[in-house]
Amino acid sequence: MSTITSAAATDDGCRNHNDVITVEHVSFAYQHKQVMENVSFSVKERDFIGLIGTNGAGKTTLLRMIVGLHKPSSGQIRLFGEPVGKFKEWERIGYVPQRNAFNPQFPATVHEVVLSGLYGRKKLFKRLNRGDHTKASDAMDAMGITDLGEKRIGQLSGGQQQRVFLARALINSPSLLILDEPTVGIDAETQESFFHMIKHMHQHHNMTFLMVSHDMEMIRGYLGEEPASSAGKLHFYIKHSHETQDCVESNLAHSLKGLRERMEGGREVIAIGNSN
Ligand SMILES: Nc1ncnc2c1ncn2[C@@H]1O[C@H](COP(=O)(O)OP(=O)(O)OP(=O)(O)O)[C@@H](O)[C@H]1O
Repeated sequence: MSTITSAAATDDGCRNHNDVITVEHVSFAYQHKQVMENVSFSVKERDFIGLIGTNGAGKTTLLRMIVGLHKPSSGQIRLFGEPVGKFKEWERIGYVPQRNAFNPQFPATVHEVVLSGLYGRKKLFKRLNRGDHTKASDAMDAMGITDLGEKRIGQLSGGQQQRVFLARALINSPSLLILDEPTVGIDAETQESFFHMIKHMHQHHNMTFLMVSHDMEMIRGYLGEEPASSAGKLHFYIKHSHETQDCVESNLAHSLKGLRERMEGGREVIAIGNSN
């Protein structure tokens, strides 16, 4: 039985407008190097935010603060209304860091990397049960990487690794997916199908997205020509939840697997520029 589902629909047909991320007057410096000053923005349920900025603008730093890996020098960040420092429900968040943050020599199999997505920050030594393995199988199946399960992660191509990290991020059926330049170093065709999958998740499931990307074609095609707001060198492109259709599908693994099969069978038109 598939166990990966999208977050529960709300009473109003998953058009809930609660804040998922709130960034209030945040500044940050590495030692004495000021990276950002007084940045504020909020992300509501089912929004899709594309974060754009020049190299060194602070995009990765901002994402790392949001997932609690850096502490702001001043200001506050809240996740689902809770200050990050007190936030405990990390399984609600899927984070795909930049690929260059990953050591290709890391001696883990694909199956192990995907399973590691189940561990919250304090559950490192939790024993795995059958349900955990089913979740991993579902996530790998959804991403089309089942056959790669016993391969070392470092042996895979960039596109295959990207699917592994996405499967890892999806294993807990997160309601917020944070992606840091997910398609860097990946060929154009693989990039296109990756974005098609991301767009499908946004349109059909109760998920919120924050994605850093340098791919202006994808960003403008899906989120509009102009940024909705800017803070210093950071620019936020937004597709609000009210611009998307109702999320009709609840079983994420099943729906992604179906999408993948339709794409591989050539029956799904990949139209990234289509703003629907
Ligand atoms: N651990 C660190 N210690 C000191 N400075 C850092 C550290 N990490 C990043 N920086 C600096 O902080 C600034 C912001 O870096 P960050 O990686 O957040 O930028 P970015 O917008 O994600 O860039 P890119 O588009 O190149 O990925 C850069 O000038 C970078 O050199």
